[in-house]
This record gives sequence, C-alpha cells and structure tokens, in this order.
Amino acid sequence: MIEHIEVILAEVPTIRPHKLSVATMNTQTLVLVRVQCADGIEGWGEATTIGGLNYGEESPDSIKVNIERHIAPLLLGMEASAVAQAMSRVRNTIQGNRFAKCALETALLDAQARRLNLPLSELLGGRVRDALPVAWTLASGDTAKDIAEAERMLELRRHRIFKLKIGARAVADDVAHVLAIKRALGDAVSVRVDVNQAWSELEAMRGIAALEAGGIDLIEQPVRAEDRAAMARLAQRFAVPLMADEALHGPQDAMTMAQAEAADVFAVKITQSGGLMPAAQVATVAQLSGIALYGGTMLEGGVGTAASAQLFSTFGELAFGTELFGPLLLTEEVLRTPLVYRDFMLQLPTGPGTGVVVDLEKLQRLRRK
Ligand SMILES: O=C(O)C[C@H]1C=CC(=O)O1
Ligand SMILES: [Mn+2]
Repeated sequence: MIEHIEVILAEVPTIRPHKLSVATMNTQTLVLVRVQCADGIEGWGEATTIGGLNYGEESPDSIKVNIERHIAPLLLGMEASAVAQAMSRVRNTIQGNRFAKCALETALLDAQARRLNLPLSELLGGRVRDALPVAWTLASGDTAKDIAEAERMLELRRHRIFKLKIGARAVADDVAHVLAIKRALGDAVSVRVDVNQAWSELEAMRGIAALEAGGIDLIEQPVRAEDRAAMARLAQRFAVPLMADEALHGPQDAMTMAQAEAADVFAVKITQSGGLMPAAQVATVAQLSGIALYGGTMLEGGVGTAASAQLFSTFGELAFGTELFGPLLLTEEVLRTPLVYRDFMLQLPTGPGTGVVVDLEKLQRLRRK
C-alpha cells in the first residue's frame, strides 16, 4: 500500500553560471519525491526543471504544491505494486503536470523494481547497453573559457561531445562563438548547438547555413516549439540534423512531429514526456518513423539522471548519445555513491531500482527550509 508521499526541494549551487537563452542558472532546485510503502520499501523520483518558469510551465514550487495537495491524495492507500493502475488513476484525473507525474511514476517503479530485486531497466523492457555516451554543455558565456573547459573534459576522458547554448546574442556573434570553439577542438569531437527556441525562421536559416558549413553536427530546437511548420521547412532545407526538444511534450507531440516530418532527431526527456512509460512511447514513435534518438536532461540530480539512464539503456539505437551530466554541473552530491562517469560514458548502475540511494543527511543539509 502507498502510505506516504513527500516532496523535497533542495537548492544546490552550480559549479559555474550556466547560461541558456532563457535563463542563467547559478543554482539548481532539485525536486525529489519520496514514496513510502506499507511493506517498508520506498521509491524515489525526481521532477527537477530549469529556470523556474522560464523554460517550462511547471516550477519547483508548483510541482510540490500540486503533488501534495492534488495528486498524492489520489495515490495514498492504493496498492503500491500495481504501478500501472496507480498511474492510470493519476493520468485520468490530473491535467498536465508532466514533471510531477514523471517523479511519481519513477518513484513507484523504483519501489516496485526494488521489491522484485531488479534494475529498473528490466521493468522497462531490458537494457541493451551498460554504458551511455554523455555530452557536456559549454555555457559559461565566454568563448575562451568554454574552449579551456572542453579541453579539460577531453583530458579527463569524460566528454567528447559538446553542446553549446546559443540564442541570447545576435546570430552572427553566436555563429562566431560556435565556430571558434569548433576550430579549436578539431574534427575528433562532436560540436552541437541548442538554441532553446530563440530564433525566428529567418534567423534560423542564416544561422543554420553558417553552422552547417562550419561542421556543426546537430541543431537543437532553433525555433519556437509550437512552430512545427518552420521546423519541417528547416529540416527539409538543411542536411545537418535538426533535433526537437521543447516541441516534445509526450507521445502525442512525438506522433504529430513525426507526421509533419518536423525533426530528424528527438531529445527524449522523461520529465518533459510525463514519465518513463510515455518517454518510452516517444522513443517508439521515433524508431518507427526513422527519427534518430538522443537522451535528454532537465539537468536533474542523481535520481532523475539514473532513472533516465535506466530507460535510455533499453533503446535499440541511440545515434546521438545522451546529455546525462546533470549531477556533474552541481557542487553537491545527494547520492550515497555518486554515478560513475568513465571513458566518455555514464556507467549504468547495477543495483535494484534506479540503482542509486539518496543520502538523507546530505539532503537534509541542502533542503529548502
Ligand atoms: O536541453 C535543454 O534545453 C536543457 C538542458 C540540457 C542540457 C543543458 O545544458 O540544458
Ligand atoms: Mn534543449
């Protein structure tokens, strides 16, 4: 039986300012959900988002209050091991709130996998790989600093795929910044950009043409998420792959984007999709439509990152790798044992559930009072 549901907000400083076109992050607010069951088993999920309400329509505060006041009461007293039944009740009753739903579904599946003594991946169809390539985002706002940071990551053998956050400055300035980094790092590394919806279609035509000519490998969400027609025209016009991120709010969007031929690659995010099961459906739509896959993040801490990794490990193809580096952007760890990043890959945990254990003492120190 589901006995207790708690939402914990924890403020963790980032290792440096992380500059996106929609927000500059100096701290990340982790949103953690703990579900305690009558059989003594507990599960954890995460609903962390970026930049308050600058990125999406759920904030840490709204997620906490909506779970506590509106969603948890539907689940309390239900059979904990009947995860699909519990989530179907939530999905049939509650509109929107995809991040909140993701954290609850993750926590219930984590608990169930622990009950069965299986890694979560085995409840999601089974892992086909034990490690995932991980990109790093260069977003200090300074070209020379970004180059130095990338070189350190290459030396450490931690990352050889770099995503640059652009869109806040004039197109010509952003292009100069990106191509300077690409020239400095050379052909052995993959350099990609994420515009976070900042460009008009005309700006995108100029920007993408220059980036494609300069050897950039992937262009993420150049225009507004709603503007599928523009995405489709850009995907048609350029050879460099176009990736949808903010345009994907679950399986229905995946279907519509695929039918509109509005992306070459999907960034699958468990929170943005509304949970692990809907995220798996987003991936299935992509695979059936000839769209390549990328494992995305909302810069979650260890819990959400491990849960995402459990799902991404089940994808048959993962042509563009992942960006599951969230915990590495934070100054504090909330797990008892940190996730392992080695040889440019995140190593999948092997223990039951998400495979990670929250350190309650550390969390107590970081939690919002
Ligand atoms: O992809 C996004 O838009 C969000 C996020 C993922 C990596 C990063 O640096 O920001
Ligand atoms: Mn993105």
